[in-house]
Amino acid sequence: MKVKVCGITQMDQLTQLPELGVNYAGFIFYAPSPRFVGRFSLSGPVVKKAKLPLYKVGVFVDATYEQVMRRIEEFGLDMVQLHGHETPYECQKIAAHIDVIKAFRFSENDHVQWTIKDFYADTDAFLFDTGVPATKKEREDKTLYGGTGRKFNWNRLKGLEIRKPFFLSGGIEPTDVPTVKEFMKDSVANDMMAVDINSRFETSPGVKDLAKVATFIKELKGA
Ligand SMILES: O=C(O)c1ccccc1NCC(=O)[C@H](O)[C@H](O)COP(=O)(O)O
Repeated sequence: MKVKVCGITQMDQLTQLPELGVNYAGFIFYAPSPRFVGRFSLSGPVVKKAKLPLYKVGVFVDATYEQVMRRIEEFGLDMVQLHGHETPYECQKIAAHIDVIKAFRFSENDHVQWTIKDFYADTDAFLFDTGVPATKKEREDKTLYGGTGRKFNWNRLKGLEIRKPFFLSGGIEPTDVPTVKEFMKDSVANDMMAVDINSRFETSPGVKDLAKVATFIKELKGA
């Protein structure tokens, strides 16, 4: 099982990720997020130049094609994660240049397969995250698009045939290894390519607790 650490903002932490067994590093290009790279001194050209054995994933929320392309070039991104209300057509335009992960944020009553069905042709992977809750105030809170630390009910994925590689995400925390391993026994996990961790492994937004990340990966990848 591979691991993605999302919300990286520190160059020294980025360079340590491969030796911890991290396969994907996520960079948030969404200004309202407390993990927005623009709030930190992370330099695109320095990230681009660093030859690291991991995939650099740019995370966007309803960004324009031009904004995404600019960040791909600036940071030398390997993949793009579209985390907003992007349409299949918008995914397709970007997927002509780079691998696209379409993120879906599930609330309790959303129908998983109905939600994802139109995105198969124009994306390379899916990411299943926790949805914005139903109250109007919470829906309007732009910081709730991702990195919320909230879990959705993964059991709703069990038994489904996704038929596309997916990332399992949403509030995964250091003590979740047994739950993730249990989930991996289900047939749906045949398509699971990685576990995505973020806010539950931080000392402050954008700053990861690498000791917690290391322990989680050791336990997850261990027998
Ligand atoms: O992390 C953010 O601040 C963020 C903001 C806006 C859109 C997406 C964002 N994160 C994307 C991720 O892939 C997160 O890892 C995912 O939402 C899970 O985060 P968490 O619930 O903290 O584990």
